[in-house]
Amino acid sequence: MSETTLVKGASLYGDRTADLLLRDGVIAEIGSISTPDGARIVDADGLIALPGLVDLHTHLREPGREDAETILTGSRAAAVGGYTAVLAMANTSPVTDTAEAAERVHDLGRAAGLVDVHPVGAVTGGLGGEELAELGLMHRSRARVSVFSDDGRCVADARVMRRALEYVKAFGGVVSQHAQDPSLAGPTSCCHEGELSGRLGLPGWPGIAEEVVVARDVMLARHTGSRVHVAHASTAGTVEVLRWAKSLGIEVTAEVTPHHLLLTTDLLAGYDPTYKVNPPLRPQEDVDALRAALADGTIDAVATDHAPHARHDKEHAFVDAAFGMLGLETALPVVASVMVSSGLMTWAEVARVMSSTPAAIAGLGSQGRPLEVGQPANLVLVDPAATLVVDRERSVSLSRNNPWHGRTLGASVVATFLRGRPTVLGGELTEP
Ligand SMILES: NC(=O)N[C@@H](CC(=O)O)C(=O)O
Repeated sequence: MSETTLVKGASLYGDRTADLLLRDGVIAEIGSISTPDGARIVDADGLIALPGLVDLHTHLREPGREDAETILTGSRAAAVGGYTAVLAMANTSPVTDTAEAAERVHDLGRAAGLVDVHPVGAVTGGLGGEELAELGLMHRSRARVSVFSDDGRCVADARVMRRALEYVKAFGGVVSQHAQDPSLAGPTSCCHEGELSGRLGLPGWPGIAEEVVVARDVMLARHTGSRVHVAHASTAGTVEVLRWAKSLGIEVTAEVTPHHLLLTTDLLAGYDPTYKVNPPLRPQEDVDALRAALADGTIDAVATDHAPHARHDKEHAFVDAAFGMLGLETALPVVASVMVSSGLMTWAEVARVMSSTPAAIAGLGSQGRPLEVGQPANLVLVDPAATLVVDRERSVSLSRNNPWHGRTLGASVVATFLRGRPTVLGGELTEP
């Protein structure tokens, strides 16, 4: 059934104001438009229209940990956050390391129908770090996997990383690396290594453990002529390596999470496991470098690393609690607060780092498209003047490990459209 919606008076990218007619899944008209018969009207006075957001880094937990999140509940969280596509990480149980596993995630995403769910394929079988997974078969499957990652673990072996880069080059894929040298930051390392980790008695996770892997990987990307993507960049040193590699024309892209743009390591002083995340929260100097790098394009994208965890995995002594925090529902408000309100970025630049560039990195042809006539009607309406006090109990995610609980953030997502169909209106899901 064809749906027609007239979005009245939206400010496109925070700039000129126009009506948008969404029909048959595309933006059919932009301008001053009189209401067609039977059309739904969405009053967008004072709202900003951006292309639907694209998240390069989401953990949806299905299959295996449906007590923390499912593809359906994670899709709901994504839609509420203004997303129209997410990349679902491979560290599920079983791991997404075969064509069948990738197709299952893809099909469950389709069935949920709220965002496009694109499975990320594992680089190595079982995330074991040794044997390459079925990269080509996953790419040729119905799921069309183009992004590969062992996220949660680093592809630490340089030979394996080299082979993976060579392999994905053949079909234009990309390897997204969780950069953590295991000999410098092991599985128990859980706090930025520095004065605070010493005082708290927590095992340190030094920035250099990330930087040495990023430096190695950009050299491997140069050597192979292939594409590497740096997941959740967290240090000023990583920014320096990226800047240098890009100046040489090496094919490297990078993402930063909303939490690494705003939260700092001193939050760990209370041992609250909500703030335990991998890579760890860093000092203010790193946060400042990440903000500047996002603003100047050295870091290409914002990705949530939405990492839901059940209470019984998170509510433990700090060293024993699971790594990860929720991100999908709050990413845009955080970026608005940190980058837009401060004057570091315009809304058009937010669209670049949260929609068009991530879509391009992942090779998603129909997402992240500009708001133009004939383009797929994937878009989000944002109220830039809203302030929102985050309440973890109001989340549509199954989990509650929300580091923003009680904080006031600027801007809120009012509506999300996936191929012209509203998934969110008035800030609420259209389907319960
Ligand atoms: N980013 C996180 O803190 N957690 C991730 C994986 C990881 O440990 O990187 C998760 O899957 O929970």
